[in-house]
This record gives sequence, structure tokens and C-alpha cells, in this order.
Amino acid sequence: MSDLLPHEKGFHVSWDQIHRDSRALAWRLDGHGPDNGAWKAVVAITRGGMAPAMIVARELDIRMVDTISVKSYHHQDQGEAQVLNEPDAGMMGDGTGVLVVDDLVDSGKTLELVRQKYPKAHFATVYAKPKGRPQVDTFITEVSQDTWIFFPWDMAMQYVKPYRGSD
Ligand SMILES: O=P(O)(O)OC[C@H]1O[C@H](OP(=O)(O)OP(=O)(O)O)[C@H](O)[C@@H]1O
Ligand code: HPA
Ligand SMILES: [Mg+2]
Repeated sequence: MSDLLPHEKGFHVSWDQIHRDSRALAWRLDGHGPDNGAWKAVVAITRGGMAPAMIVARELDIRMVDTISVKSYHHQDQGEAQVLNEPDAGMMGDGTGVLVVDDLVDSGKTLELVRQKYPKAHFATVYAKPKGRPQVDTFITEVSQDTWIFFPWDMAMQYVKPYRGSD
């Protein structure tokens, strides 16, 4: 068992990496929609799902794109998941043919909430932690539950001290 705090066991994802992994997600989903393999729309779970959703929509040539706004974390502290804004109800229906995309699933609470609203949608994330896996239909990379994933939009380049010697 690691004695590191969650934020110290970090998986740092670059823009290049999230682009590649989101394209891999699109590749995996391609041809698996219910309408002759096609998906009718992409819905991004804001805010983290927006970059992956844009890349998936671009790769799969899906022009119908909407968002659902869910907030559950303040920094690394989890609160109750809340829906702050919903996608167009006529377009969503029960979710059939809709790809709901997020950057990651952790506890699964966010996807659980969205799944209750659109039970027939397909839920896809780029990264997944074990607890959240039952909530996600398709994902690319699994990381351990005690790893904190750092996304490029939350990071900036900065100096790091060498492992040995003075700086
Ligand atoms: O599986 P869960 O434990 O629910 O956690 C996963 C969710 O938490 C993060 O979003 P957050 O609520 O922090 O908002 P953000 O996307 O705006 O950063 C992340 O982008 C997922 O949406
Ligand atoms: O590991 C994570 N990284 C970033 N945001 C998150 N929201 C829940 N878990 C995470
Ligand atoms: Mg999010």
C-alpha cells in the first residue's frame, strides 16, 4: 500500500496524450452506434469532457454536439454531484444513439447521475478508475483508484529540481 497522498501519486497527461487517447476512444466507438453503426449526437459532460468530446465528434463526423453541466468536485474534494444545465430534451430522448463523453470516471457518481437521466445513452470516458468502471461502457486507459489524474488544462510548465544535487 502506497503511503503517498492521492495528489502525490499523479498521472500527468499532456495535450498530445489526451489527443491521442481521445482519438483512440473515437476509433473504438466508430461503427458501434445503433443506426447502421452511426451515432446521432455527442454530449460532453462539462467541463472535463469537452476536449475529448470535441475530438470524438471530429473523428466520427458528428455535428450534433451538446453539453450537460455536472459539478461534483471542488479541487480534489468530492461533493454531491449536481446537474447545473441540461442538453436539449428533444434531441436526447432516452439517450438512444447518444454518446456521452467525459474525461474520466472515478467514483462513478457523475456518470451514475447522467445515466439515470438517459439510460439508453452510451457512456464513454478516456480514463477510468476501478470503482467507476461499472458506470462506463467504453474507455481507453485504466489507472489505480489512488492515482490522481492531472489534465493539461490544469497544469503549466515549470522548473523541477533534479533528483540529486542542488538546483
Ligand atoms: O466519477 P466521479 O467520482 O463522479 O468523478 C469524475 C468527474 O469528476 C470530474 O469533474 P468535476 O466535477 O471535477 O468537474 P470539471 O469537469 O468541471 O472539472 C471529472 O471531469 C469527471 O466529470
Ligand atoms: O483523478 C482525477 N483527476 C482530475 N479530476 C478528477 N475528478 C475526479 N477524479 C479526478
Ligand atoms: Mg467533469
